[in-house]
Amino acid sequence: MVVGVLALQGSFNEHIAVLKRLGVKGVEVRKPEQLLNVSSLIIPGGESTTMAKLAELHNLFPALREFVQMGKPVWGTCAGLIFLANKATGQKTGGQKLIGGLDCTVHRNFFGSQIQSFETELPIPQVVAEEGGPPSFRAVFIRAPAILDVGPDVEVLADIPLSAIETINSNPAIQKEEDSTESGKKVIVAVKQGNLLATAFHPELTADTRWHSYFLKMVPEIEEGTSDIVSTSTSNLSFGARSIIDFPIYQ
Ligand SMILES: NC(=O)CC[C@H](N)C(=O)O
Repeated sequence: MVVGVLALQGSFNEHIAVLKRLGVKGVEVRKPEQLLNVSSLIIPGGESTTMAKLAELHNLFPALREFVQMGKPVWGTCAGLIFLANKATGQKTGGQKLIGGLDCTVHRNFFGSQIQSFETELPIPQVVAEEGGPPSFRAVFIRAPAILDVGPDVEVLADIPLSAIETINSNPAIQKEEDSTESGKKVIVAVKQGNLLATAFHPELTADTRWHSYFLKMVPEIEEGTSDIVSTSTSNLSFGARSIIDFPIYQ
């Protein structure tokens, strides 16, 4: 079995490259029938409105929803998180279609516009408990969403104190949202709910493969066949020579 990566738009190549480094085959998924050949799915970051329009065009929504409901492992990163959420706020006029399944409300552009993108050291205790490595993860937030509230079955894997964001990202919109976040002074940026994993940031753009290894452990076929997967947690490598501005501008 191979891992499918939704390849309509966004950073699907980067996800496939990380899977390859871990010895796992990632295949591009663009058509409903291709979901029959994969055991799990990664929905990359990009632009969720565009992704939704393309998914509609390719008649992917029924198959994607069925895939989620069948309990197959699905990981949404950034726009992929928005896609998986039951409810999204801050959408473009007319809204956008979501796959749903993840019991949460997500704010589409919580951290502001493209220029308010940032990197931060994010504590990830549950992932460290499974994967080892440094206590934090160099998380890349590109015009990122955040989770405003979660249902009872959702496990929070990472959050950020709003005070910390204010110092790295002086976006007045964040102050306004503070009152409406149930988590008080923190905002949620990574969650797990059964077969679903979601991160508001982009692990596929860093050298630290712990999130990919963590996800692969949710895929039974892969866990049985590749017990030798070793995550590399050289989080300082982050972008290497690249930086956020080298990546495409998402509208
Ligand atoms: N880097 C990203 O995936 C950005 C997602 C973007 N906020 C959206 O609405 O789709």
